[in-house]
Amino acid sequence: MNAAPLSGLYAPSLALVTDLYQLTMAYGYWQQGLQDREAVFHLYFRKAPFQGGYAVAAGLALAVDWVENLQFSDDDLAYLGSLRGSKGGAMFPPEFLRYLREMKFTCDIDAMPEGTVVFGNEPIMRVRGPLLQAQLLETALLTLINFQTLVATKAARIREAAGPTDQILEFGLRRAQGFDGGLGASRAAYLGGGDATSNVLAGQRYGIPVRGTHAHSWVMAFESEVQAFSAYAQAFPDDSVFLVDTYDTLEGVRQAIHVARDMRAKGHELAGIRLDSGDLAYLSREARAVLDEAGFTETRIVASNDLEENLITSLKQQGARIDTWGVGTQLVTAYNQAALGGVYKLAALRKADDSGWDFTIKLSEQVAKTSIPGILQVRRFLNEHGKARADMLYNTAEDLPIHLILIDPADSTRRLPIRPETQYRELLEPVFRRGQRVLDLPTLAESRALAQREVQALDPSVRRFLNPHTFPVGLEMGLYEYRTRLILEKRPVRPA
Ligand SMILES: Nc1ncnc2c1ncn2[C@@H]1O[C@H](COP(=O)(O)OP(=O)(O)OP(=O)(O)O)[C@@H](O)[C@H]1O
Ligand SMILES: O=P(O)(O)OC[C@H]1O[C@H](OP(=O)(O)OP(=O)(O)O)[C@H](O)[C@@H]1O
Ligand SMILES: O=C(O)c1cccnc1
Repeated sequence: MNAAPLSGLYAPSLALVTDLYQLTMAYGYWQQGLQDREAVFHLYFRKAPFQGGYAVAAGLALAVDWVENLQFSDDDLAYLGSLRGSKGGAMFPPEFLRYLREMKFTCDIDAMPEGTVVFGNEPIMRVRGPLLQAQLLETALLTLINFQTLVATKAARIREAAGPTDQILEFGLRRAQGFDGGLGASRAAYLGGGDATSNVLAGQRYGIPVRGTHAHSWVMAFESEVQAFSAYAQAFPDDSVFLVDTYDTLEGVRQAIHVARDMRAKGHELAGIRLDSGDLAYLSREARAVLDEAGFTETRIVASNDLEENLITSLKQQGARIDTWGVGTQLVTAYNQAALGGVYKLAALRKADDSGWDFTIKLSEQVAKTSIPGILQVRRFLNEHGKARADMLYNTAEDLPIHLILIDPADSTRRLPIRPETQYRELLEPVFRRGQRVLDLPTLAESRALAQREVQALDPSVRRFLNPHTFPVGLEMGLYEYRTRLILEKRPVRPA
């Protein structure tokens, strides 16, 4: 299947997909002459979603498309010019709007490739460039990366439950958060491990295989199940999956077999049946037995009905004979976690006299929520089998010692020394340099394959759903010490 070209998804520009405060800050920076001060922001989440042990990074290709098309149109500027403050004055003066019109994107962006396994506090993306521009990217980057990463992670978990060979069909469009939510979810669901979608626009736009069965209405539109199934087989003799639960599931299976025999006499095979209600473990076992006994051993059993990873795991434990999982609502809405809490934090600012960097920090009552200063990179150390062993966050603006020690930012007594010969790879890759794209984006299918390799390479203890093991992510000792000093420096000390 050819992937449709992604470019142009957000053309003409969607520059106004932003929060007003990005534009008010941009105006303020411009007024203060700070617009070109070099800044570094990191985009990261703090805790993996679904109480899981990992996330699958996704959304970069959409972010690239949005950034490449970023331009304020005449209509955008006219609208911004029409905005009024509470005293009725223009919110943005014409000179600033002219500045926005002529602004050329010149940032550097580094990011984890889509499909990379990522853990809490690790930058998925790093933006470096003029303060005003880097600030203006915040909302759209978060919108795109948060949702894509959330749904890709949900899909990876569903893949984990279904196992490597079962088929996963994403059926969620009708239950999605609007058209764009549905479209984005179909993309992320495929990237994270789905096999196909029922969403035809996602098929056209992203080259995702489209698949499906038929609805109850089809059966109800005929006088009997046999008539309904026969008619469907006439339309799609080699691609029929009959929904058998409209009246009585096991009776429906028998009717499906009746029609399948006729099909076979004409040289066609029934592709599958679908179960959509009742006890899916029991019904699938019974259906399998009846189909096998009738000689339809290759006919697949599709199940749907509010499925998600825990239910799929349970059904497998109950000996369900389901080989294709139709998953809708729970996948596209990431049902048990409404959003990934990814944030975009300023981490470095060039000194006013250009003599170096000021590294910046956002304090929090909880150390875990305190941001990490520096111009960060994530180094993934590998064991002798090439599997991820531990990740290190470090400041690329400082030299690294030969003997590296990782410190758990949540518990500084937990330390992991790294042997100098340990293999590693750097997770953030250059995507833009001075506003020009320097990376050829992989196809969606390639990102999907990467996601599967990455998740498979994780230890099962990190992948499990219940109380997963925490993958070690540490700060390089120098960075840890610098951050601690900065916290102490910035935190007000009040005597008791
Ligand atoms: N063997 C099973 N073990 C655990 N959960 C199951 C099992 N079989 C089905 N389920 C799940 O139980 C939930 C309820 O299914 P059930 O068919 O009883 O209700 P329903 O969705 O209201 O049915 P209907 O569509 O007929 O109204 C669904 O999420 C379904 O996937
Ligand atoms: O359960 P989900 O994971 O959200 O999967 C999508 C659901 O959408 C359909 O139901 P619906 O009742 O809308 O239509 P139908 O007549 O095709 O069953 C389908 O039968 C699934 O149950
Ligand atoms: O093709 C299907 O079976 C399908 C499509 C959307 C929603 N539920 C089922």
